[in-house]
Amino acid sequence: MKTFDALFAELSAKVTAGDPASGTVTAVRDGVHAAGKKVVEEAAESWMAAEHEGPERTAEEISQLLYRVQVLMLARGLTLDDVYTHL
Ligand SMILES: N=c1c2ncn([C@@H]3O[C@H](COP(=O)(O)OP(=O)(O)OP(=O)(O)O)[C@@H](O)[C@H]3O)c2ncn1[C@@H]1O[C@H](COP(=O)(O)O)[C@@H](O)[C@H]1O
Repeated sequence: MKTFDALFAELSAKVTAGDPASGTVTAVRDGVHAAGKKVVEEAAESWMAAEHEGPERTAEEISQLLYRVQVLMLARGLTLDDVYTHL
């Protein structure tokens, strides 16, 4: 099972390598504005799923939200430590 840290390491490597098959590379190249909009979209879908759908659907939406947060971090040049220092 993939963890938040493991996913970030995977995505960072793909971005550094410029992997042409990676949707993440494209998403990061699209920039902070587009990445931020996806975070808001998945946050709203997570909220709606939590209110109106089952736990499995909610977990799926939250996984997409976590992914989109990582894309935003990469687009903005942030590391996990940059964020964890505030936890
Ligand atoms: N966890 C994710 C992940 N979650 C979402 N997505 C992308 O986001 C898309 C879904 O977003 P949409 O806005 O289309 O979703 P939606 O219309 O809101 O759909 P629902 O929320 O209704 O399901 C998917 O088709 C993927 O392109 C993800 N893409 C990649 N990952 C992880 O990132 C890794 C690297 O991916 P690549 O960079 O593509 O190699 C993968 O192995 C996965 O582990």
